[in-house]
Amino acid sequence: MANTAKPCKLALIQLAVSADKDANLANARTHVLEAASKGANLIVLPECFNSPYGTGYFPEYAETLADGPSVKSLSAMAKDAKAYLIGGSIPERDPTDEKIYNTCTVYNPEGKLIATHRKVHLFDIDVPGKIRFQESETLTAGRQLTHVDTDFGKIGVGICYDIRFPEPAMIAARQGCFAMIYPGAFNLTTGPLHWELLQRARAVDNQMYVAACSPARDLKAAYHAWGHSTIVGPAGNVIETMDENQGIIYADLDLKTMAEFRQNIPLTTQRRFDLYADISKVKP
Ligand SMILES: NC(=O)CCC(=O)C(=O)O
Repeated sequence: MANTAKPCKLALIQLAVSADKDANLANARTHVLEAASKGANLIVLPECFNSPYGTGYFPEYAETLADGPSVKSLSAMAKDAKAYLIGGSIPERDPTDEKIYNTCTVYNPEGKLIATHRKVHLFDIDVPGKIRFQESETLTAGRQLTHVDTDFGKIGVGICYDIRFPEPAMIAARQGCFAMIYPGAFNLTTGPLHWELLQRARAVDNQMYVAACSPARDLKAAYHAWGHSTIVGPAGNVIETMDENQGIIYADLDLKTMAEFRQNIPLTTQRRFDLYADISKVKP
């Protein structure tokens, strides 16, 4: 794990998202610059921040990374903020096969696009009488895990439903990431049940920082986001959280304390992979 001297101030922007893409980009910009003015140098936007969240909207709002307005705008925001920007996610159209992905783009403080993560676990659930959502109706799943090198150290990126799967976070931690960042949009059924629990679980299992950044709740929208963007520390402790409204939360991520904590309770070196090396071969 990189133990850097450069302090990392994380900001999660819980953005109010509308059906107007230009307005969403402008709102994101205002908040990114506000976070930077408060000293944040790692700034995160929510899942699907430039479009309403819904399978019917994805094809309509999808854009290519090469020449879409969102990438241009996010790159300028990162550059003007002089901060790393984990640009939430956007519906991305791949011009080679016309498939659509739920994609997070990441920028360095010079505004260069340094990583993309296409959501690898699509949100396909059916809880009778509560919520049915099938991202796979219009989206395709990504095919790789994403780790990003920054001046602070390495960071793993997932998107929302990806957090339910412990393996990517464990792989990220074992490969030296100090944080997992999840732009996400849980809902009023699964949010109260699992949103915070999953973040704390990923954090305590891997003794790493975990942050999840949601859109603000809009009860007039088709999908009601849970909100409650949250930052969790390597001991599984909630450092900062919020309600369902638009706003920003901040935390200083302290890698020295994290390293000490990992030394005190050395889970990584105590793992018994001789007993559970390849769980994919265990029949459910
Ligand atoms: N956007 C999502 O992936 C939602 C995931 C979710 O709500 C869950 O319960 O998981």
